[in-house]
Amino acid sequence: MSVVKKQPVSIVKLKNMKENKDPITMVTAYDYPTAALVEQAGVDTILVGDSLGNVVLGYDSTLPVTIDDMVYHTRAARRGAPNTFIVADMPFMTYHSTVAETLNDVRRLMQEGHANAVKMEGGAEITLMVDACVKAGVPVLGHIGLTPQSVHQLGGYRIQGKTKEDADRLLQDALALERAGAFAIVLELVTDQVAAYISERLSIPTIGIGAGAGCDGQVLVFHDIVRFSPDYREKRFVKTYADIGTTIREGIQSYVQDVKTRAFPAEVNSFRAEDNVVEHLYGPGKVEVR
Ligand SMILES: Nc1nc(=O)c2c([nH]1)NC[C@@H]1CN(c3ccc(C(=O)N[C@@H](CCC(=O)O)C(=O)O)cc3)CN21
Ligand SMILES: CC(C)C(=O)C(=O)O
Ligand SMILES: [Mg+2]
Repeated sequence: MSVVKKQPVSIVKLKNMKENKDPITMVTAYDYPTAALVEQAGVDTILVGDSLGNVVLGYDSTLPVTIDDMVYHTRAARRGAPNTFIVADMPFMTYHSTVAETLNDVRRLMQEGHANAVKMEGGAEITLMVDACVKAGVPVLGHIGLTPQSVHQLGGYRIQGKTKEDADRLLQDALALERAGAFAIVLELVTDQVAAYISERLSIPTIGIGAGAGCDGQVLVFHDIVRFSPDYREKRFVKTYADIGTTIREGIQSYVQDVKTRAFPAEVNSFRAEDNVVEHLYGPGKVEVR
């Protein structure tokens, strides 16, 4: 497969893609090599998700992830993907006190992390913060449905939008985010019918994860796509395209075995001094055993 070179998308291009029914691709990346490979693969947008708490830092939820973590990983991802539109997640509780505090963390993701946009979880209740960011010139990606930062309130990672009441609330939240100026909205673990209907009702794109084919784009976690995990658990909404976890484990096992059996390093991996050095070091008569 060849490397795809392209111009980075803008929020204007993303809206055109919705109008042209050209599906938007988004993949998470958290560091230099993952972002570089994702850019080389030709994705439209990168998300530096707070899912890095789970897949990179080993926490059991996204709640412990800090703004410092997000800035650090966004900077690294940017070094790998200089030509891709990068969205950075605002972490847990960083957009719920004052507008000033929210804007300062948004500033750090843009100015220190070099993100192009930020993402916030929530609907109508966070539109004050969305509006403030948009007024400051920062594109905001909304995120409704399963919002993992509210896992303890939701009582688990459950499908959203099964009932009429849920469907109405999700639509109202989506419309409120659109009115507040969000450039697109992630729909996470939302039933197909509700996600498709919301996508039709909005003029801004929806980007689905576990929300069916009716969304204007799709996002998945890098580590899920390539099974880069020590204990990969199947998730219904994920399709895996490679098994990097197994490849890494087997590769490292072979290295360990080669070192133990002295098969590595071989002569091709080693460096020789001049021929007279051995006699010089050991004294006359020493024969080098090779
Ligand atoms: N590796 C990874 N992938 C993700 O997509 C992801 C994270 N981590 N961490 C942050 C959130 C949490 N997410 C999750 C976590 C678990 C399920 C899950 O267990 N889903 C089941 C059951 C859903 C249901 O039936 O209600 C599934 O089989 O899809 C879904 C989304 C999505 N995000
Ligand atoms: C799953 C996506 C939408 C996300 O928020 C993340 O990766 O943190
Ligand atoms: Mg997230």
